[in-house]
Amino acid sequence: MDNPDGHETFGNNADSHAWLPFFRNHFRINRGRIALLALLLPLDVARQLLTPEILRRFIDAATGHVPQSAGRLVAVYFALVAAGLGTATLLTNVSAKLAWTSTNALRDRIVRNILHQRASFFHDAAPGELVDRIDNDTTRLGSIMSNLLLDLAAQTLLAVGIVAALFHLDWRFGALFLPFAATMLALLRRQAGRALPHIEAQRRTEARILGAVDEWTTGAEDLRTGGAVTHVRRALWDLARLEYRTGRAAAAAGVRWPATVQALSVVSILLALALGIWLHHRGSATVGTVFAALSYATLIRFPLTQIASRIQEAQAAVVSLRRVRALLENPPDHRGGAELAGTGPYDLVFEHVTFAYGDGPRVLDDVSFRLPPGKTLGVVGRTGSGKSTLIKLAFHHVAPTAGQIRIGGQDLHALDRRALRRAVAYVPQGITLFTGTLRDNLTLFAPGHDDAVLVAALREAGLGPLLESLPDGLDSHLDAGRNGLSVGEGQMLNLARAFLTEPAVVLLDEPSAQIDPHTEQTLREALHRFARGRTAIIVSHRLAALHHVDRILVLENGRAVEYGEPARLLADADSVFAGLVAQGQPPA
Ligand SMILES: Nc1ncnc2c1ncn2[C@@H]1O[C@H](COP(=O)(O)OP(=O)(O)OP(=O)(O)O)[C@@H](O)[C@H]1O
Repeated sequence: MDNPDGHETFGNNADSHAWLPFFRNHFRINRGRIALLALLLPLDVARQLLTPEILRRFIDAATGHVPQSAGRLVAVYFALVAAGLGTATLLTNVSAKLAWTSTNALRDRIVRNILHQRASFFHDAAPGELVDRIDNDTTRLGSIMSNLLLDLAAQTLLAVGIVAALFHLDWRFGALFLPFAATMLALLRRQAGRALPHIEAQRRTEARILGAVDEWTTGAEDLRTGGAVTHVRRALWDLARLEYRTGRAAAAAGVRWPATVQALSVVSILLALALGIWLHHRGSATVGTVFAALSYATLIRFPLTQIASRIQEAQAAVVSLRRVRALLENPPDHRGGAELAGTGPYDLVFEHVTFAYGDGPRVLDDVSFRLPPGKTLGVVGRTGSGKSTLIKLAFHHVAPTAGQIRIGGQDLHALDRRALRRAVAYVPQGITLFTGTLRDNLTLFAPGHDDAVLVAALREAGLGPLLESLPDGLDSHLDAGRNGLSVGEGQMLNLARAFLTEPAVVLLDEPSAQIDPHTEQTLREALHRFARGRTAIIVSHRLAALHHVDRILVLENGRAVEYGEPARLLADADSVFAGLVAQGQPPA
């Protein structure tokens, strides 16, 4: 469908095709309910078309124009009203169930796809946008799929039926209304798509508000203590104003068509009345016929406005469709790649690895080293020198901009992601707690772990005292929010998660930064035991944490300035590492 703004509309080819997979899936999972709707809707259309005809016969019987039993007609009329109530209830229930099923099926697909995205995907997605897509967009699509096609078909049938009934009453009524309906449809084609850019702008603003509210509630305490409440309120007002402006533009663009239909409909009713009176005076139409013609003239507005609003909903849903489609088409993290050969230990090779976040500056610049199998590498360097990024690259959390990373001789990028996750354990600086028990948070909801093994992992990670203090032990409930664990306990739980797995490669990012010196000492021994026989990288500002490492990598502004055995680096008094040790610890 052409559109003056050059935007795609519900009717154009690109988006029509885009709808197909959604509708196919919708029809597949809702076959029975759709068949029921396909049966009920034409019955309801027939009922609506019959009602003015019954009233016509009743009036003509009552005014003596046609000899017929008025009592029987009244009975038929009430039967139609009752049938109308029954079908309306059934239609509402079936449609609601359809929308619910389709929305949830779509939501499930999106959540599955999102959970398999690369980390860079989450960096790129605007805050709030994902929530908006999972929640609002799927609801819109589910609702549109549940009633769009059938309702459009039913309303078109009703509009055609009304024009046919008018022809049946008197060809002159039909001749009057046919151009009216045609004009309406022509206007409908012109208007479709006009509201689309405004609706898109409105959705973007809504997503921004969701993102901002999420950010503010998460950082409420910092904002309050930092005295930023006024700033937040001002920002909220700015966003609210923007939402009002975009919403108003979308509403204004969307209201034009129904308003035009209403206005034309009033004109057509007046014309039908004038034609009816004229025909009656000439003796060509009974009072009942004039009444029926007026009823149909009033009724035709309903299917036309319904068609208009359905098309408008479809337009709004085109925006949702594009966003959901973009999400579903975003390829998931690499699957089906090569399996990791053997069981390890593996060597880990960085070969001329360069990395930048998006269009930003280089965070790692031409970094090369080979960590032999079963050895532990300690990474040191100033804040912001790229240590955590190096760990993320080794986990394939982010991919190198240039260069290659190999594990056991295999390109990390070509490996099946699940195989990689099984072989490599990554312990990040912070922990994400999920609403659930301590057991859930330790096993990440994986069933089948023996309690004794879980308790041993917690004890090994230094969480024995915490476990003993919790009334329900492993079944104690932890909150995803701030009532979970202390930052240090979170770090220890992170380690316990890693201890539970049997990875060939271990990547530890500041594993003990938030832990008191006494506990850290115990933990260091546990980490040493854990890393034995595995290939490991430990990032730490504390030299003590790097006591047992076999190799040291010194990063400066993203460049590997030193790499080698600690003893060899220390032997060179001019080495950066020797300087750090002389200072007591790597610079923070
Ligand atoms: N998600 C990100 N998006 C954009 N830039 C980032 C991102 N994460 C880190 N950076 C930038 O990359 C650079 C290196 O960060 P990285 O976290 O790797 O340093 P680091 O050496 O581990 O620092 P620290 O010692 O503070 O943990 C920093 O300048 C940082 O601003």
